[in-house]
Amino acid sequence: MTRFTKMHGLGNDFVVLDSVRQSLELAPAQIRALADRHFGIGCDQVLVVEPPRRPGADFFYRIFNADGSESGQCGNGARCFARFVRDQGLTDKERLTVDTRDGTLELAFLPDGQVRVDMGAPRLEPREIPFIAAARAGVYVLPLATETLAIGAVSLGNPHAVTLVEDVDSAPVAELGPQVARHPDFPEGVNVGFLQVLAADLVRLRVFERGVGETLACGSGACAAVVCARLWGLLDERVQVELPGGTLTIEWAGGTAPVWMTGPAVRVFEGEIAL
Ligand SMILES: N[C@H](CCC[C@H](N)C(=O)O)C(=O)O
Repeated sequence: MTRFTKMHGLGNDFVVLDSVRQSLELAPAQIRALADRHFGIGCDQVLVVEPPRRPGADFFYRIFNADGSESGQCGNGARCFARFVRDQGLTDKERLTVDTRDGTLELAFLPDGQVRVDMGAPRLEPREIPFIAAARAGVYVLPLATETLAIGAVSLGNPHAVTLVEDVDSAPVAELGPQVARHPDFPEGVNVGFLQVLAADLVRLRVFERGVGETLACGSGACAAVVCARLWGLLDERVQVELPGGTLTIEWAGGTAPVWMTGPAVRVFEGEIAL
């Protein structure tokens, strides 16, 4: 039997596995089985915590979407990873350095129990996202089946497309999310953010996530939305991002500065399962 911890960051939920004390290698079918909300435990992503792969890092952590695909970044997952390694006694450090497949994160525990994460600098060159575009631009026009969509495109270690809407509650997330997420101009797929700007320091966001569908929150999506909207001249450096599952604080000074994300990480229950 394999122990697991069920966690969430603003309702974006995870099954977290310890591959430090036991070596785990899960096939996509096993990920899908764990993530299944009827026949398994149920989650948006499975997080696998591993020993570091280089000096200077405390851990390595892998992120698998519910469809079994692997991602290079998960913001809400990073906060839950930090809570997990502390709760499991895998570290007693106040600040952590963790590598993922596509980046390095610095995490700090705040006195109020939240976790603050240096998500690294945004990557805006199309080839880094990856996104097939003639040149880097602030706004791209993406051809869809029956319309074109104005988007921003950015990577936080995973690909994001962001589009502005008048009202997130009536945004066509279910209709356009899948079309954009699997668009041929995003060769590795893309997470799709629908952003409503309420003020220069306050936005609302819904995200259709690559490999999952719409989630209650997306940490890297919140970072991507703030980066795009700041580049459009709409936002201040520090922004409250209201997602269906709750609010994150995102800070970005611009340019090559890192994006900072602050929010909660909650442990729901622990259990054992036969993998
Ligand atoms: N679906 C994402 C991974 C999880 C990101 C999200 N849960 C977050 O909090 O950043 C992707 O395939 O890139």
